[in-house]
Amino acid sequence: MYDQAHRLKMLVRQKTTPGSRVLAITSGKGGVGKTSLAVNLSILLARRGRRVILFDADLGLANAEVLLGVTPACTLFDYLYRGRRIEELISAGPGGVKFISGGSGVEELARLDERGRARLLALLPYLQEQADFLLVDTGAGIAEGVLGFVAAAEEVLLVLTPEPTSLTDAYALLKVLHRRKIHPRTFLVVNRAGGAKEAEQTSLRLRAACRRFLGWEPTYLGFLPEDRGMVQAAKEQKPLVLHFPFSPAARQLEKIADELEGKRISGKGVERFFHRLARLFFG
Ligand SMILES: Nc1ncnc2c1ncn2[C@@H]1O[C@H](COP(=O)(O)OP(=O)(O)OP(=O)(O)O)[C@@H](O)[C@H]1O
Repeated sequence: MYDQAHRLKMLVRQKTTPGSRVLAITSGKGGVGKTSLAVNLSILLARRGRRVILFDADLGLANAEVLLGVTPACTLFDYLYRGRRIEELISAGPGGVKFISGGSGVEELARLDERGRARLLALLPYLQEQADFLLVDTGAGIAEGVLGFVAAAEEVLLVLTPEPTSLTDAYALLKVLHRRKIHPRTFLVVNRAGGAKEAEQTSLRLRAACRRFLGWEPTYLGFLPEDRGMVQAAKEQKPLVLHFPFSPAARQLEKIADELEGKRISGKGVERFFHRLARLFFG
């Protein structure tokens, strides 16, 4: 165990790409638009010249690859245990985005054997070299698999909708993180809002509850309006920002990408993400 941790430290010291950021995109409740945000944001960041890798760590359905319209040659599981190469693990998506399908490999992270750990660690230098942004599309809710990724990421985009159940579940997720003393930099994105006002009110409600009961609050980042283009684009397996770049939701996505780019952080995201994943998943 010590050897693994030591090797990891050495690896991360060898090379650190300045500016690498890891964002976990998560939600309290399922179906609120997490994957739609992850896919479209990836493309917008890539368009701005950022090297983006989108990692689908959602154990449920592999929605990100459907929305991106890519067919990965293999999943994280195949890479970890079936000897597939890094080049096979990383698929090329639209707009220059690179894509990693977690598949059942995500579940395996909690019980990796020596070989699996070594394979996971071997990914780190590649990601450090190749990614300015690693976007992790997590599952929804407070299952351990989800919390692990949220806890490991330096920044979190928490997606919610104005629906009361979504708000309650988002609060439940933040409460669990707070109890575990996990405080990543957390940004709120309100999806499927009737407009800016409704989105701000939704965010205010959640932030007020956090301030009052947790003594801490996330930052409001932006919103996406309810947009039929989103459903249409999904049906055609084309990301909204490529298919309907001037639609209302695509315009707001541009603003969210601007906001995110404006928020500079330490730039050790990938390195820290791996350190924390290693600690959380294998001690
Ligand atoms: N702003 C929007 N306007 C209209 N429809 C939307 C919007 N955002 C997402 N949708 C639709 O909502 C559905 C769920 O979106 P998505 O798959 O992104 O959610 P999710 O949170 O990733 O779901 P899961 O929890 O299953 O992973 C999709 O059909 C998507 O097209």
